[in-house]
Amino acid sequence: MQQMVLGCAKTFFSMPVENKMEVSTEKCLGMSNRGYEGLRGQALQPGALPDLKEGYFIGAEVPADDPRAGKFLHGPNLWPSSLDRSEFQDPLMEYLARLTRVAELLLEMLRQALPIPPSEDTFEGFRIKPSTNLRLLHYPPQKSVDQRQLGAGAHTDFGGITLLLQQPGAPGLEVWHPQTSCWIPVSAVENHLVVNIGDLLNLWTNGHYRSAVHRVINREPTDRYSAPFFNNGNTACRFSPLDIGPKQTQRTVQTVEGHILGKLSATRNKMMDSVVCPN
Ligand SMILES: O=C(O)CCC(=O)C(=O)O
Ligand SMILES: [Fe+2]
Repeated sequence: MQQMVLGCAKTFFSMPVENKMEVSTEKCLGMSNRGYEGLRGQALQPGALPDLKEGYFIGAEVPADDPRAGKFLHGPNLWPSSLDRSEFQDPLMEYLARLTRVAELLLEMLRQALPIPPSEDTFEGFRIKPSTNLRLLHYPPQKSVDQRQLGAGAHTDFGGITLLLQQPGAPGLEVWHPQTSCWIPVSAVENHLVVNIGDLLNLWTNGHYRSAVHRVINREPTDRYSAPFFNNGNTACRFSPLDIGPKQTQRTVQTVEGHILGKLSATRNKMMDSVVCPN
């Protein structure tokens, strides 16, 4: 299945630009955050140049006539008309559904592994109808030697849990090791997923689970493809730090939507121009 997903990424990004623009994020409904974002469409690291990557986003299918359609992270997906449904749309939706279950299982394991495991319903509001997002990414070979140019600038993921599929044998992902102040390469191993904690879970567990800073630079002469899956949880869910972990607890309550929107807005012009963060 993983190879099929990466195959879909390669197929998608190899299409002529007109076919990719047919599903541009500019055409997505309201704030649904779906479709194609061109090269340099995002700048994940403040002060760096826009990321040398292009992306294509899908999420749970929310039909246009559903009252939630067009609301933040909800809406119909944009599928390229030139790609066969059985070879593109169906496998990607199946993969999204499977990873949604894996992320849910991991969240329950993480809850049980907390020092004082909070009650079983702690993450209930987060788990019901979660907003999930699968991104296909393409990093062309990077020729620039400008230090400010990266494939994906240094960042932490915004949401709950990220499950990242990398193209085997295509390096480029690095994770920051604060103790030694070093970037450590993360191997791209066949049929393995990288599990990342996002800022939301970091905040919620009061720093017990940390969101790691990571970045991508494709220094190889070949294209690199990857597919991160993000489990952001139910956007209406309210959360505040649990009374555990190393940090002094600040009981600020916020919504998943407010948290993610605030993070996303900082990296994207479109969202920044059109949205006022509710929190
Ligand atoms: O492409 C990768 O390996 C990582 C992508 C990533 O960190 C992200 O999209 O948040
Ligand atoms: Fe990331």
